[in-house]
Amino acid sequence: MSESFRVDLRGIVDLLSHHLYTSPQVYSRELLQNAVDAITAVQLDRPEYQGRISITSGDLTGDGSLEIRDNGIGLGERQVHELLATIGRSSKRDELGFARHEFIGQFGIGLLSCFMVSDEIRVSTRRGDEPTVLWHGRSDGSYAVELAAADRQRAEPGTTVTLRPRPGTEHLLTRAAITRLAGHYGSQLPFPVTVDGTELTGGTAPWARPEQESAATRRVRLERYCEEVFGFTPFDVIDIASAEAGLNGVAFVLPMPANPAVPAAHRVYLKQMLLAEGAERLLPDWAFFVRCVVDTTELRPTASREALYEDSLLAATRDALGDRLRGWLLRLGTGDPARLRSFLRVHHLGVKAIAVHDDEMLRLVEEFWPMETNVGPLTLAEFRARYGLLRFTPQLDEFRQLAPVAAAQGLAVLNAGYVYDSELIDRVATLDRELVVEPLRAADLTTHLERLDVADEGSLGPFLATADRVLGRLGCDVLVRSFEPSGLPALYLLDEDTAFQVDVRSTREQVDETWAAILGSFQSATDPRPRLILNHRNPLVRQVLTLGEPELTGMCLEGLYVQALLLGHHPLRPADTAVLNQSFLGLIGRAVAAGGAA
Ligand SMILES: Nc1ncnc2c1ncn2[C@@H]1O[C@H](COP(=O)(O)OP(=O)(O)OP(=O)(O)O)[C@@H](O)[C@H]1O
Repeated sequence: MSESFRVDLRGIVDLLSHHLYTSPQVYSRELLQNAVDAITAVQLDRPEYQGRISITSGDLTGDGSLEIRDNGIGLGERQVHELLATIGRSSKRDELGFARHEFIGQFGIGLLSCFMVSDEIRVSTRRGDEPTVLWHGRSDGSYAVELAAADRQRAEPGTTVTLRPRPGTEHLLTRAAITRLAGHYGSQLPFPVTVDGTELTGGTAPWARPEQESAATRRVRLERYCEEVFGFTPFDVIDIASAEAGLNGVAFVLPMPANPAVPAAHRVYLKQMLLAEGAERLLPDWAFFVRCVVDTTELRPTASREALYEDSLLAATRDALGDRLRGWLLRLGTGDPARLRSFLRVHHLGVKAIAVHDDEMLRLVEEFWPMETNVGPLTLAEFRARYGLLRFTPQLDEFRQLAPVAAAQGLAVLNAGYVYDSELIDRVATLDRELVVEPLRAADLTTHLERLDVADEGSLGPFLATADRVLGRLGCDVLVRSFEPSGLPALYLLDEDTAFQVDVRSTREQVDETWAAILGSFQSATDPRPRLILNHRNPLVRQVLTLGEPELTGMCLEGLYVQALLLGHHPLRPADTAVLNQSFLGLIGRAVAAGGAA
């Protein structure tokens, strides 16, 4: 024997109100959408048909109940039984059960949202010339249907839904509340919507382009809209469209940096009714520098209506809208480079993120984005034109360390330590095989530093012995070279590999045997050490080299070592801090003693 499921309506309404809808206020959206769909159903056969939705608020009805009346297609008696009383049954699907794109609704549950504010829903409806049908549904799951008596026959086809507020929800059905809610969801509808006789519709939609409106007036209108709705004055306003999604809209470019980690939320209208204020995934992830308002006829909402359904059409729309934004950027590059530069100052991260896999964007960045170099800000294109190659440091710390010395050697170097910069340089090189790309590492720089002549080198024996003893304890090698700027006494060179090995070594000393053994497998056999390069051209260093007194020489070396660490923004280990104190106090002691003696 087969039986039918029974449905506990209270349970379903509870489920919807707690898990699907964000607030009981959405009852107004669902009622408006049903009225809009009913009018659309008439317009499918009679496109010129003038729709109308009139709402009577709880203030005017006198008993607090709210009425929403439309002149849409209405329902006959049989349809009332079938559609209003069957949860999940909708007239808006085709024979195969697919949502028909003309309508907003599709799931057959929207009307139930009214049970969040009312224990009973009354519907009076008339289809064509059929008699008016009255339906009365209650939240306990019971309903009644009757044909209306002669004095309650509707004068024209259409539907009126009446809700009587449940105690505690009266405030959602007042004139003030329904004016705000119906205005929020329905103010852009293409036919009149009134509350207690006052029309809420009639303004120009943001995506509209009235023929008589000049470009300048439209721009002012859209800027004002953006200020009101999104809270900022846009850097630029871009029209966006996708024929496939029946989408028209406007993208507003943020005048301030946006957090790329926070998904951009857009205002989406579906057939001119507000669907969601925080719709995500409408644009590609990289387009975090715009906020959009769009109207679409083809994209589908999720059952909650607060988001767009992720399908192949949404994916294609995302690509199409992304192309529009790229086009805008490219046009800015050719038509208004100064403006593109000011855009990049704010949004370079977003654009660089695209450039990593988009050649045209890469060209824009190459040509217009000034990167940090040790000879002042230069674009990649300028750097290349001037020096014939791209020489860069991949790490910010390395750049800080090497930039001044490299500049004094006549070596220009780009700082590629910021997000995406190294990847962009790699890509430029992949696209142009002729281009020489040269990472500058700490170790490379020593080859650019001049060796001393044999006589000078020979006289340094005793000094180097002291230096090895003093700085060897700190795990650092000492070299003497001659380089510019002569004002720089010493340079501490630590490249990435050496830094890693130094880290592994010091961690091994602090952990137990098991971990020490694991870390040991990362340690290289050659045991590279950082180097302190003393500058033979520096007058003070020359004096230190010939001091001849090991204790004073040691203190000077320690002082120079710590100063070089600080200049290169290297962290000080406890041993370094101890050396700083020791040399500093020692040298003061020496100076004071010398002063006293004089
Ligand atoms: N104002 C109206 N005029 C005519 N028919 C209506 C009206 N309101 C509801 N209906 C009928 O009742 C059915 C159920 O409405 P309901 O709002 O529950 O679901 P839906 O609009 O079909 O889908 P969704 O759950 O996505 O909103 C509709 O498919 C429609 O046939």
